[in-house]
Amino acid sequence: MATSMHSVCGVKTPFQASPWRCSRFQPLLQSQQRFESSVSLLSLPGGFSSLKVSYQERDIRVRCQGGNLHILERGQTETHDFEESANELTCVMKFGGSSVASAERMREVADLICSFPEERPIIVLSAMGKTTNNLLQAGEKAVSCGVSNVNELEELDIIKELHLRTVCELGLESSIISKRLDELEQLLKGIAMMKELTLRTRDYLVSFGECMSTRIFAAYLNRIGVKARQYDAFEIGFITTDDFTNADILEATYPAVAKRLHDDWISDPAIPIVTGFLGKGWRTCAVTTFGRGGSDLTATTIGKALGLREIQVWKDVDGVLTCDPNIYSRAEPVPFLTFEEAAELAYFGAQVLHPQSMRPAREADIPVRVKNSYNPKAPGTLITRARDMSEAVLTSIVLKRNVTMLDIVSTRMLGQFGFLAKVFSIFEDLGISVDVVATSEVSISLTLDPSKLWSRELIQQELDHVVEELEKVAVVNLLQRRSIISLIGNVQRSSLILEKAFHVLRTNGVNVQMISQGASKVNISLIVNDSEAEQCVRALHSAFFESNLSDLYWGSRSGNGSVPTESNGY
Ligand SMILES: Nc1ncnc2c1ncn2[C@@H]1O[C@H](COP(=O)(O)OP(=O)(O)O)[C@@H](O)[C@H]1O
Ligand SMILES: N[C@@H](CC(=O)OP(=O)(O)O)C(=O)O
Repeated sequence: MATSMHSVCGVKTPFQASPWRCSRFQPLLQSQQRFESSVSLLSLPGGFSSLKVSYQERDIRVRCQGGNLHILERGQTETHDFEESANELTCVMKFGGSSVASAERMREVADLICSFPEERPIIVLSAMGKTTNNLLQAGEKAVSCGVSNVNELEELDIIKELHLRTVCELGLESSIISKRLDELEQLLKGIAMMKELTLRTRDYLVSFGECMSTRIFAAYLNRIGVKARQYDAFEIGFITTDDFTNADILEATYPAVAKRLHDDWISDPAIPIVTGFLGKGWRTCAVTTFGRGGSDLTATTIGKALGLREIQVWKDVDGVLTCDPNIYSRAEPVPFLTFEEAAELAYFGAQVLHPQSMRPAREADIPVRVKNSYNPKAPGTLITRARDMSEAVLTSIVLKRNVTMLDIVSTRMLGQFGFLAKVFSIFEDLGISVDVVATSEVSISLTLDPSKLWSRELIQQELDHVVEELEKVAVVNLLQRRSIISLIGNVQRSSLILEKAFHVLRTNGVNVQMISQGASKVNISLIVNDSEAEQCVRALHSAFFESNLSDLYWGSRSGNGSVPTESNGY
């Protein structure tokens, strides 16, 4: 690409002196301007994470992100610095339930936001503390408690008391949430009357948590002189599938959310405070949720929509840790992760990140920082597209409990084709998601995704049905109460990881029932009994993260004498 100097946002940037045309997002262009040589790209709403433009009849992809303009052509990326407009929103900061669990925590989070004066953030909030759990429990109880007993439900009391106390302690008017609390009580009475809690009603019920926390927090920021504006995500373009309790975000969300947040910001700047976890079903127009922990996904979606410089998720731990601290308290923060590692870790059960949350960040190549709102000075974990893997062995150990495993052995002879296809078509027909798989020509061992089972409430009856179908082509052994231990790390060193892992498991008398090395190259999964799983994680953690990795090379000690130099698991 020839380079001549042209002005983008008043900053000299090397560009071709020819018209640039936007072929996508046209409806969003302000005053339908074209990409002339001097057109201000930043005058586009929202600093899109990805724009496709035509230049001299060729399609060229341009991406505005943070202070950089990326030009992507024929697989090459050129980056040109230009000044970020003082008008742009810069980052998204998501605060989870533990970060906003009380008035005191809300004050601290407000101080934290104000301690970054250089940022113009969008704030995403979860429900306060354990509110989502309390709402769900209240809903379950309402099904059978009778309409007249609804206002005595313990969980409803806890929710009311927490929110009204918080409002009072922050010096706010209770009117900002009283309408929501009344509606909540009405809804619970409706559930009691109908004696059922559908998935759709469940989503509407839990939405009260985020709707109240964001209203309280926005009102508090305004009270202390920080201009803020509350948004219900389902009103500003978060469009999803109608899979209640487990909805997927649709593409239309990105331009819609970018336009709404950007336009409001430009016409009347105020920190946007957005409900996490919630969307709107595209057919039903009803409130949907992205599954537990879904506010992380709200944050990364906003990050992608607006092409922000950084996505921050603020938790109650010092970042992503080497294992679940509830299983082993000596877990340590992992300083760097790739999107792929983080996605795998989340998918295989690390509660710290929502399983789908890495997708938008990876697609838009926006760094995600996991930080501790209780300890903001801790560096946290930085998640990016690539990292230096030269020293990396094991990054983190993840445990997924209560998994169902199936051993399926073909009743037909070796060499007959179609067995795998037949087995997987049965799962497809029954709409059941498969998790870890190990195969040979005549047998398959696999686990069924427990989160999908949970959301679809796959019960014993349905499992029996799966087995019945599979038994038409195979001998089937159903094994329940199993755990998947996922070793997330550098699978280029799988022999080393496996050697060490199996040594640890053998010394602990644990028999591995299935093993699978993911195509992703960052994950090795081992299936063990539930009853042995936590002990295994602790032993593996000690071996990989608390001892010198050169101890791993038993062979080299007694054999060739070359001891590798890695000093820790990262
Ligand atoms: N590998 C891990 N790294 C960090 N935290 C983990 C890990 N596995 C499980 N956790 C749990 O995840 C919690 C943080 O996730 P979550 O509760 O969803 O945060 P928030 O509600 O603040 O968004 C931690 O308190 C920790 O108990
Ligand atoms: N409040 C929802 C959504 C969420 O993301 O929460 P948290 O950020 O506290 O995990 C939940 O509890 O699932």
